[in-house]
Amino acid sequence: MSHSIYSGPVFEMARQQFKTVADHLDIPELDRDRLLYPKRAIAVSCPIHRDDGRTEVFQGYRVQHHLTLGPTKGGTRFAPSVDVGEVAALAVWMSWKCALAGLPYGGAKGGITVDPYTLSPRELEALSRRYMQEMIPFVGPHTDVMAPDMGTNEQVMAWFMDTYSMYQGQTINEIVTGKPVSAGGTLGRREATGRGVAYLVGRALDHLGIEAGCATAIVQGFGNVGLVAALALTERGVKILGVSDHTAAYYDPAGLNVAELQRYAARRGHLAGFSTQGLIDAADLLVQRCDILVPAAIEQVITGDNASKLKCRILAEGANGPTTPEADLILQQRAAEIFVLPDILCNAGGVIVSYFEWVQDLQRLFWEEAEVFDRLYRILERSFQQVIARAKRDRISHRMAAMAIGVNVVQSAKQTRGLFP
Ligand SMILES: NC(=O)C1=CN([C@@H]2O[C@H](COP(=O)(O)OP(=O)(O)OC[C@H]3O[C@@H](n4cnc5c(N)ncnc54)[C@H](O)[C@@H]3O)[C@@H](O)[C@H]2O)C=CC1
Ligand SMILES: O=C(O)CCC(=O)C(=O)O
Repeated sequence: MSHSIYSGPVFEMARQQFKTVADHLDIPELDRDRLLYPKRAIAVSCPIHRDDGRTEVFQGYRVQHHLTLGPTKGGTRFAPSVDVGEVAALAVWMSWKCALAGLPYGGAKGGITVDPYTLSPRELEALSRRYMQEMIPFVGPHTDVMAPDMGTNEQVMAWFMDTYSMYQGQTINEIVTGKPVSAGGTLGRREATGRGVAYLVGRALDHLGIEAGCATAIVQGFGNVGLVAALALTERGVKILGVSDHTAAYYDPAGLNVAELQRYAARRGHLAGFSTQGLIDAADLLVQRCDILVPAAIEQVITGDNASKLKCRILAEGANGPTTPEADLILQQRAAEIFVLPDILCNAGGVIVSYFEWVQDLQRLFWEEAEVFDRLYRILERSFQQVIARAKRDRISHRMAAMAIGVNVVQSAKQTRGLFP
């Protein structure tokens, strides 16, 4: 495409990754734009009254990558970094992720350019409701189904669902996933991404012959994904040496008490001030020795600068896009030392259980928690086996293998339907 609205470092990263995989798969040049560029992008202005009486307008986006396999699916991010390029990259990654997991979805992502930590609860509700109100013409249970991502949570999903439902004159639970169970959500969605990360880390440990009870981990990000992953790893016997959020990073070679940190963060809303001991520079935390490193916050934290300094055995990508293509080249050279669980495999637990939530909402038939996790782990196990086998067969990295499987699924669906140029 000679000109597009999608730009910026994160979209550039998604584009470069796609080019590498398209070269590997020998996808003809003429077919590539059709696969990479999103079908639709929506930009909306969301005015709200601030608590001090001012009116402020926030910019919101939703990008729907492709509708070839079913509705689009993906989270909604409230963060200062949000722009159309970032959201588009995240939508593209959602497509490969859903395809790898065998879900009947294309990818989408949305967001608002706002620091949610600066909003009062009333302002957050007003902004969430206004965003969904603006999106009503463009989303639907069979068109595009939203979910949580960074800076949003179950409460925001409940407001989205309520706003959409009020406009339709009836309750439509299946319009978003990641809702509270009391508002039509599924058991297990809150923990799904983090527990999925821990399950796959367990499989990687098996692969490397490391006992979970002897393993150590460092987790960046202490939100839905990072905190739950840290707790689930602790349950498996892994010692957590380091954690961080946007306000502080802590490291203790003897191990941190994750439950205590969780209680503190629940009270204060952040980690800063937890202790004067164990404070470490956030960037240094990532290069401390550990068996498992879990980036579970923002994009592009494993870079050409620090990839050669990592001292972990497993890089478990809880976040979307934490590793730049420059870092990937270094990690490929270090493949015998570092086992990479690429994002579209590692953090797929969230969207898989979102799929279960959507299915349950459509059927009005709800499952026990054990059934949710049993089905989740079966899908993750299948994807894990597929990625390992494909990487071995084609002598490629785990990321390339995961992406190749996902891109193949979307490409062949487009070809079969006859929509391919
Ligand atoms: N929530 C979900 O189900 C899924 C989330 N993800 C990805 O996981 C990542 C985290 O998302 P959530 O946990 O849902 O978000 P969240 O909003 O619940 O938590 C984000 C955490 O990251 C921390 N953080 C932000 N900037 C940071 C920085 N520069 N350094 C260290 N920590 C920082 C925040 O303080 C917070 O603890 C994102 O990349 C998201 O796209 C991926 C799949 C599903
Ligand atoms: O649960 C979902 O639908 C999407 C979760 C998400 O945004 C992601 O996997 O990055």
